[in-house]
Amino acid sequence: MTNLDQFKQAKEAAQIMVRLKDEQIREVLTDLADTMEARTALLLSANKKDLERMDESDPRYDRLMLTAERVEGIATDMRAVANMETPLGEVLDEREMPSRLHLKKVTVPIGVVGVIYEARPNVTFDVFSLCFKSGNVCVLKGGQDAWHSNLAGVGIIRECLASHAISSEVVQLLPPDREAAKDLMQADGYVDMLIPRGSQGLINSVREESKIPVIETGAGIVHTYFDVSGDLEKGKRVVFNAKTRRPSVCNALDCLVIHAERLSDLPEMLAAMAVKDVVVEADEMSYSQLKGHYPDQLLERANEESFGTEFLGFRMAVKTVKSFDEAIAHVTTFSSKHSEAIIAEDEATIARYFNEVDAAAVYANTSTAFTDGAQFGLGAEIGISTQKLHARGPMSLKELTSYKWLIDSDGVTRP
Ligand SMILES: NC(=O)C1=CN([C@@H]2O[C@H](COP(=O)(O)OP(=O)(O)OC[C@H]3O[C@@H](n4cnc5c(N)ncnc54)[C@H](OP(=O)(O)O)[C@@H]3O)[C@@H](O)[C@H]2O)C=CC1
Ligand SMILES: N[C@@H](CCC(=O)OP(=O)(O)O)C(=O)O
Repeated sequence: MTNLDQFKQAKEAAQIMVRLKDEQIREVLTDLADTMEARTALLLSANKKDLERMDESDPRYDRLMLTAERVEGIATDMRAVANMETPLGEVLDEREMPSRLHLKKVTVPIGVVGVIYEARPNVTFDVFSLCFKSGNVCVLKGGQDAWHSNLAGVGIIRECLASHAISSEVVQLLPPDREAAKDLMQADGYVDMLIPRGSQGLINSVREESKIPVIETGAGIVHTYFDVSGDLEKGKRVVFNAKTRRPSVCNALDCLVIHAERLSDLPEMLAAMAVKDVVVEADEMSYSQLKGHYPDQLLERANEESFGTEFLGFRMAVKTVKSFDEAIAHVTTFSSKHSEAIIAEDEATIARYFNEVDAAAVYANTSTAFTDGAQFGLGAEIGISTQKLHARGPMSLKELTSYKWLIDSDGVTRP
């Protein structure tokens, strides 16, 4: 079967999706959550084949890894999506016109949603469950590094669909190669929206080549600013979590921005980082403060590459600023508009940061690791948009819908 054949199947399958009732969708997703947990061994076995092909030192290794706990987490998110209120059929507007037209604006599925995504097995299930719940067909093009995991995952999904007498054509898995990605970008007339999840290279390629409307999910170049009014204990907890919880994900901390008047607190704030062998690329003022107080082998002088870089592993930059305004200027210059945080006790300062920092998620005294659909109570996420039109930040069911106008009358004609 060619990629085009799959696109044609997907378009035809959209008609199946619009006829499904939410009760049926809930049953399928709940059953799928149970089934994937029952098939944990199969999923882990497939994932092991992928892991064996990636060096453990690769910063993307942890992201590729499935564990029984993570399978359980995926199933939990799937049940949450299953039990959410349907995003379809919501009346956004209703009006009676002088012309005696009765109009209703109601939410409907996008139709066929294509996703090009990173080597992260949970995404296969998250994308399917969100698309299925919102009445969309999904066309998946996952990372080649996760091929065995994705193949096993889609196999389980299709097995579950068949047991509910639903065509497996509502989920399409493309070959894990760049040709499939390129074909997907050209599948206008078959695929209604394309969501690329990945590096700037992917985003640029899709932006330049896609004939399909795109929602851009960009890399995360993430800052946390420790203000002169910051609480050190909160700063220690938040900065450590944002950097080390899962350093390869897009919401992980890349650069700590610290007010010069609080530099004396820097060694204590970063002490726990040394335990995780976090390499610090420090600017001149912070380097002088850390020298002798942070392991030499983990301390480097920042260079022009240090700021505006997304560090996928246990590495971060430190920038010293002499004022709040300088902090805002630095974050504004280097942010990828994904997630930004401030550690401060002064309410007015926090309010200014919330107002002046332009990002999808802006935090006060909180770890940026929370930029996640499930953490935001959205069930799961199909990606984190770093653009502003249609969708921004963690995207879930609402962002997978469009709307149509329904108009009726008693035979009214236009004069
Ligand atoms: N905001 C968000 O929701 C997300 C952000 N990210 C960010 O992206 C960073 C990089 O992740 P990474 O896994 O390296 O992403 P990559 O961009 O390397 O890979 C993501 C997917 O895109 C494909 N791809 C990459 N470049 C191209 C291209 N030029 N043309 C066509 N397809 C392409 C890959 O295929 P192949 O497997 O063949 O390389 C893969 O399927 C992450 O660290 C994270 O910061 C990642 C995911 C989600
Ligand atoms: N919301 C996700 C991060 C988004 C995402 O998938 O990005 P990435 O892990 O870089 O592929 C999480 O909190 O793990």
